Amino acid sequence: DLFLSESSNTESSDDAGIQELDESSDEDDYNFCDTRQSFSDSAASPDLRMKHSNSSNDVQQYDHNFVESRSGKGENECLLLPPKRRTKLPEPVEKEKGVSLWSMIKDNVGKDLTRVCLPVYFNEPISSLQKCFEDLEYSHLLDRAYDYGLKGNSVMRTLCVAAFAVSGYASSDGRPCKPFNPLLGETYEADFPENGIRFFSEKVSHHPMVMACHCEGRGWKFWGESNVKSKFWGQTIQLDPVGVLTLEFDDGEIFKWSKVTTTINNLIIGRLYCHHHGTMKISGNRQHSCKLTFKQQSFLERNPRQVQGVVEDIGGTKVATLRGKWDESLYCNVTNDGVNSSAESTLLWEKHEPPTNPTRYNLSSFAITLNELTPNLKEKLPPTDSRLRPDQRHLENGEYDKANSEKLRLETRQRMARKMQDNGWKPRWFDRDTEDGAFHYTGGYWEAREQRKWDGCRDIFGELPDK
Ligand SMILES: CC(C)CCC[C@@H](C)[C@H]1CC[C@H]2[C@@H]3CC=C4C[C@@H](O)CC[C@]4(C)[C@H]3CC[C@]12C
Repeated sequence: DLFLSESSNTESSDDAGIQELDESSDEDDYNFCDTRQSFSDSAASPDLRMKHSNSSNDVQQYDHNFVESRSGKGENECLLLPPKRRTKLPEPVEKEKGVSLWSMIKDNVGKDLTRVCLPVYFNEPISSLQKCFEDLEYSHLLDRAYDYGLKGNSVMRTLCVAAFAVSGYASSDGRPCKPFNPLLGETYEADFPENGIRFFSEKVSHHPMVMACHCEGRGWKFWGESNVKSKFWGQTIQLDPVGVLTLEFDDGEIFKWSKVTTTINNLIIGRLYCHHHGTMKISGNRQHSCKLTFKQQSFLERNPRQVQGVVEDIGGTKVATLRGKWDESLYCNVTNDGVNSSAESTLLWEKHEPPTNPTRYNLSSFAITLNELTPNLKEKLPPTDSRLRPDQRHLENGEYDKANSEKLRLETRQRMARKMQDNGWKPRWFDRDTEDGAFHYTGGYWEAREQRKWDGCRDIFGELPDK
């Protein structure tokens, strides 16, 4: 019985890996009080157009909608209502059916994971471009880092940056499905004024598969590319990320790092899980740098998923330590900042609570919002946005047969991508820097969106031109 999830599952082999959907929770309400944020400093999002949609899908538009708060000192504080985002995926239209993963991959051992075509059943309704944005769920750590730096606390700034670099892994826990491999030229935008950030990504190369992204926040910019070298060896897949992530604060401080190795285990039998291991060097251009170690998981490890780190100054003196788990929380100890040298640990970061209705994809509450398409948003998107990809949309709706046939159609179409690349195809929004070889955002996306002028954006999800 070579089904994907044999352990800890009570399902029959027919529908192995499928969890009963929790329909008990109808609670769809966003608690505005907790998420309300002061937007006095809204540099990150010049167009503060707020969307407000509820489950019945009617959309209201709020332009510069400020709500006055009369609590407190009698002063009227300016607060902005965040867009109301969905809290669960749509109910699936069809019943899911189980498929043996092993029957799909047995002929591909030793090959590149990205070249293996799997039926849509193994996909989650998120593209890899959207998955890049999942790394920014805890972007408030970068806002904090910026503030600490301004106040001259460079140690705490570095610790917050390190916590951010680890926090991106939190959502990879218990996710058994593969994100959609975007088409060449596919893009994804995420305008999250409630988090003070605006993100954009594009698939810039098909062979090798490379995605570039760019994010602007309050006091910082973050960019990089995601490109993994993968090999699978039957029971496990090893992913080695290539490429550098860069974080630049508005005051000129820059941090650079690369991601660690990820291993996906139990592909054939057992419960699928991944772990992250190796060393991550977060190097700064000013006083401090940080070295993080994601512990190698051993068979006998009682305390898995541990991360440890040290912050060093330019002379190599250890000034702070950090420890915790990438799927839970991180604590720091500042050992020598010249002012205090307390032995007490301070909480730096903690993972958000999981949603009440996780479904078999096990998306985080943040991830659930990423593929939402409101009529208001649809009007503004370029034809290349992941939200418009038909097979992914069908999967999200639980229309598996339609999803599969659309996926096949798009994959056939995608086989021309290599030819396109050889014929000099260039990404629309990123450019390869001749000096460092990295992709840089050339700008203009949000400006084009403002005018709905999508020149040079092809309808990549449509029919083949010659058919
Ligand atoms: C064969 C199928 C059904 C197995 C499912 C594989 C899932 C668990 C795999 C497929 C692609 C993988 C992702 C590919 C790339 C990255 C970037 C890396 O820096 C962190 C891990 C991360 C985010 C991986 C997490 C695990 C992942 C989502």
